[in-house]
Amino acid sequence: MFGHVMEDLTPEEIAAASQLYAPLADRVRELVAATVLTEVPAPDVAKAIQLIEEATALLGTKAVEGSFGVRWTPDGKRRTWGNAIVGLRNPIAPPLDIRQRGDLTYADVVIGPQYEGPPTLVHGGIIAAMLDQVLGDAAVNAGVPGMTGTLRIRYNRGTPLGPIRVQSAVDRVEGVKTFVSGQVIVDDAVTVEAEGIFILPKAVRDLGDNPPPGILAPGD
Ligand SMILES: CCCCCCCCCCCCCCCC(=O)SCCNC(=O)CCNC(=O)[C@H](O)C(C)(C)COP(=O)(O)OP(=O)(O)OC[C@H]1O[C@@H](n2cnc3c(N)ncnc32)[C@H](O)[C@@H]1OP(=O)(O)O
Repeated sequence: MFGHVMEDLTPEEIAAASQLYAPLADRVRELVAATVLTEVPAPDVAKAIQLIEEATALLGTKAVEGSFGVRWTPDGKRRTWGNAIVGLRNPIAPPLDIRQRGDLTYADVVIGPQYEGPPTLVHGGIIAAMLDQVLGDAAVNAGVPGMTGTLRIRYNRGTPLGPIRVQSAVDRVEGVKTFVSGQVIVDDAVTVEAEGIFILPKAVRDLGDNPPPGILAPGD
């Protein structure tokens, strides 16, 4: 399917790529936070701009065109490394390391200053994006995945920057629709609640009972 790329990689090759690119994304993530907060003198800012331009030019000498897409191997292992919320290669991603315990899907993450909305609080759009992903992953983990059709969010109180938990669980399944609820939790208090409807798209339904491995599998 469009955006799904099949790669015949061994687990060792995937591990090596992870070890190569995860630190790159981590360093750029630190760079973003440093860019928001720096108070160095103008010549140092100019020097930083020059170094960043050099790094960007170097990385651009060979690169994927368009977007990273979803890569998968014949054993059904899926990599969503470009994803804006969980992508291992994506410095925009907080990133969320989404785990599963029983029926609960959750991520514990520290939200840095680059995600500020109201002063000292996490931007509401960033919260919505994280909930979208974590609710979606609950549907995937339950074996009833889908694209977000509807996402309702209630912001009960501000969510401070810093450590938060984002969690979700499937409530029920009706045909091709999976109903999922979730919360953002800070210091044992729920700051945000969400409800989502995740729908297995018609294009995937049309593939029948045996879609190619990887299309519906959890990513990492
Ligand atoms: C490419 C492969 C992906 C495979 C799947 C695995 C994904 C693994 C993701 C992992 C985690 C992701 C986490 C981040 C998730 C995102 O960010 S997704 C990006 C944001 N969402 C989008 O871009 C979705 C855009 N919308 C669409 O593509 C289509 O409208 C949808 C939502 C897939 C539905 O299209 P459709 O399959 O043609 O729907 P249709 O046959 O008309 O209706 C089916 C049923 O759903 C209902 N329905 C339709 N639209 C809606 C709606 N918006 N709200 C509520 N109900 C609706 C219909 O009423 C109908 O209900 P029933 O009659 O069965 O009771």
